Amino acid sequence: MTETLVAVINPATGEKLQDSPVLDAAALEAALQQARSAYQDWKQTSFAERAALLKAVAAKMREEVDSLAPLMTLEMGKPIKEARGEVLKAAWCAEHYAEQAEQYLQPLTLASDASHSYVQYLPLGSVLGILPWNAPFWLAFRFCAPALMAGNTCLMKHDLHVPRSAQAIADLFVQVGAPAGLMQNVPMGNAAVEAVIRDPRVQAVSLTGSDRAGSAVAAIAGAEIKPVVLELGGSDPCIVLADADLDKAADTITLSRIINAGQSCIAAKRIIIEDPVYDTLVEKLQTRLAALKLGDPALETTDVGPMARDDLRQNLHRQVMETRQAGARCLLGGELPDGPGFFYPVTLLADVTADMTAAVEETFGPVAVVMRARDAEHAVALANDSRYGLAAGLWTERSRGEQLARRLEVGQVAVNGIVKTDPRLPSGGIKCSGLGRELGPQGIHEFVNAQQVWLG
Ligand SMILES: NC(=O)c1ccc[n+]([C@@H]2O[C@H](COP(=O)([O-])OP(=O)(O)OC[C@H]3O[C@@H](n4cnc5c(N)ncnc54)[C@H](O)[C@@H]3O)[C@@H](O)[C@H]2O)c1
Ligand SMILES: O=CCCC(=O)O
Repeated sequence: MTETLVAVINPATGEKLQDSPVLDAAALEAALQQARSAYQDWKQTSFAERAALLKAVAAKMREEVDSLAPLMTLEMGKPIKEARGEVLKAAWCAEHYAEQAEQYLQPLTLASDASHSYVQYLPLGSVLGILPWNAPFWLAFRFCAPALMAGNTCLMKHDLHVPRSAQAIADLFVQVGAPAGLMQNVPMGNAAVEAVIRDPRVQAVSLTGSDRAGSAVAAIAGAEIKPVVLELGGSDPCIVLADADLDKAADTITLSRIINAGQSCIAAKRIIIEDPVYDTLVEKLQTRLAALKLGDPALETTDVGPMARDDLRQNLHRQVMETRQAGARCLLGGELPDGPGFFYPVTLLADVTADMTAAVEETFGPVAVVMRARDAEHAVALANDSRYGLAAGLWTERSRGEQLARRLEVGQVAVNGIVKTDPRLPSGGIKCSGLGRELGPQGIHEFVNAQQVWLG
């Protein structure tokens, strides 16, 4: 296999850490074979046996959090306090599915002309998980924990910019004595992915990443008639109406927008404020955003680290410049800093309109984009005026929030709180934000054969 190696760069310093390794053809073939062989035994294990393994992995993660978290800080610049939280959340996901999978996959009795008819949920085989760099541990576990508990085996093609995190995830399974081939790290370039999806030993695909990658991968999976789950990008609206608690909204929106230096799929990316409270809330946001500490992600005091790569930073800056040129007001940041690393200042763009770049495209960085809505109707129209449909925030009186949620074209809505992911609740998008769901009971139902049984 001919591959161009990806250079892994410490985003806080710009220094090269290593070239990212990829499997050669023989190693990839061995991994596919091992995943298939492991499946023959794993599919016959009980829920209790699977749960014991997942719990052991979770315990190991909790024990090793201080050595695992810095891997993300080094490879993609996640502030250390967030990185630790991510490892613990990944452990929670493993524990959640260990405890709930049996109940989530209980056979379902359905009345018919049979003496007894029901649906049972059987594993499919080996599932390929294609993952991005922005939450290396969490996204890996929300893919693999339900798939493994359902009796599948996993092949993890992680982003090549986070090779140490990816290997550490696979090593956790080896360290707790998982069967060989159960959960494997299969580093490969994008060009090699097609053959793996088409391989008869792979039964399903899950991709978290951009809509461009999702479309390419889904086309191949579709051609092979293999199920696919797509967790893609978003330009999430956060609507704040005049009756909202503005201080609480400002605190929450600030946190939502700057987590992981703004590189989160479900960050509040378009902040849509009703006219009567527009100026007040913009001022509150400006005060909070200006107080954030940008700097070395290895320090406990850092709120916002660098962006993961320079090309991502340059693209964000293009979006900011185009939006300013189109008439938005830049109230904070907006200038590319000198110096080492891929830092981008916390930026606040006000008076953004629906046709401007920062409203049309996903902004994946610490840039808060504020839009003015005449009233609630206009706010809903602005929120839905996007090719994306991942999640949304709503700040207003609770029952009004529930009514408005039904009109938002997204897969998840938080009323008077932060949009977040939680192992207990399904997440996923509509429109260009994806297909299917991860997490909660819905997540584990994506990679099973819902087999109907009819008894005479
Ligand atoms: N919806 C969610 O839950 C969620 C979670 C995290 C990130 N994301 C999205 O991911 C994006 C950020 O990640 P990115 O830009 O690095 O994503 P990306 O699409 O470039 O890469 C994601 C993964 O897909 C692989 N990939 C890319 N093109 C491919 C192709 N043609 N064939 C096979 N594999 C391919 C990459 O190597 C990587 O492993 C953002 O849009 C973000 O919103 C979504
Ligand atoms: O980027 C998306 C991942 C964020 C999350 O699941 O919390």
